[in-house]
Amino acid sequence: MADVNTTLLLIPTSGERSELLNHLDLSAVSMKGWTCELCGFGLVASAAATMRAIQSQQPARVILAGIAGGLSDAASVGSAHWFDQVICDGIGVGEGEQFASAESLGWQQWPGTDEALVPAVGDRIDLSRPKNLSGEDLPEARSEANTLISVCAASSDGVMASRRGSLASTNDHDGVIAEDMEAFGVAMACRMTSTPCMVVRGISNAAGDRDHSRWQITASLRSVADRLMQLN
Ligand SMILES: O=C(O)c1cccc(C(=O)CC[C@H]2O[C@@H](n3cnc4c(=O)[nH]cnc43)[C@H](O)[C@@H]2O)c1
Repeated sequence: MADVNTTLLLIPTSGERSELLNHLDLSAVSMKGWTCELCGFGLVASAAATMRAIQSQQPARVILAGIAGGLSDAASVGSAHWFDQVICDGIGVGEGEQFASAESLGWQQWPGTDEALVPAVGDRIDLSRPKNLSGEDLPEARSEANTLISVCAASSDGVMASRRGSLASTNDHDGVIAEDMEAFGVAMACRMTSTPCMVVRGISNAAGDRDHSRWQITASLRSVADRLMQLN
């Protein structure tokens, strides 16, 4: 029998999971009634794994946590951020400067259900905002409007990262500050099952930086753990 009240914490890889669990107060997590599962690496595995986990656990909400590449000064290496929305790059036509997204071509990635119970999805999915232990919006969540971009292949250099960072919509509060490889897939599975989805990512590296000696995975996941422990 599924426990319909749990929070399902999804983490892409076992390396991220063991590092993150090192920094979490595990007794507090267990008292909150959270369960934790891997969702795999990349958009396809994460969407499929999320759907499978939701169907078996029927959680009240899903939280995706892990590392990401920073695309702006607002996402410094070692920091962690909640995201208000996730967009995806690479589903459409062409690549690089020639890329045209599915939605810009008039295609929905998911057309929605006839009964309109599950709305259509283009290139963007809104995420749920975090609440504090009293059930109120976290102050920082109200002042930030962060967008995460989910990609099939990580940025390989600064030019690629800069193009992705400039995919923000028109106003400054809507900036694409980081890239990952799972959030859009997880959010799509959540949308299709009407499950609230929250995403927190620690910035392990500047997107496009392939020198792993500069990455700060431990510090970024410690910051993620701090964010998670503020939740109810
Ligand atoms: O070898 C490389 O140069 C390289 C560059 C970026 C990412 C990787 C990974 O194998 C990590 C992918 C993994 O972690 C998330 N992540 C972390 N940093 C980034 C990034 O800069 N761009 C996209 N994804 C990133 C991602 O969600 C995956 O789970 C290797």
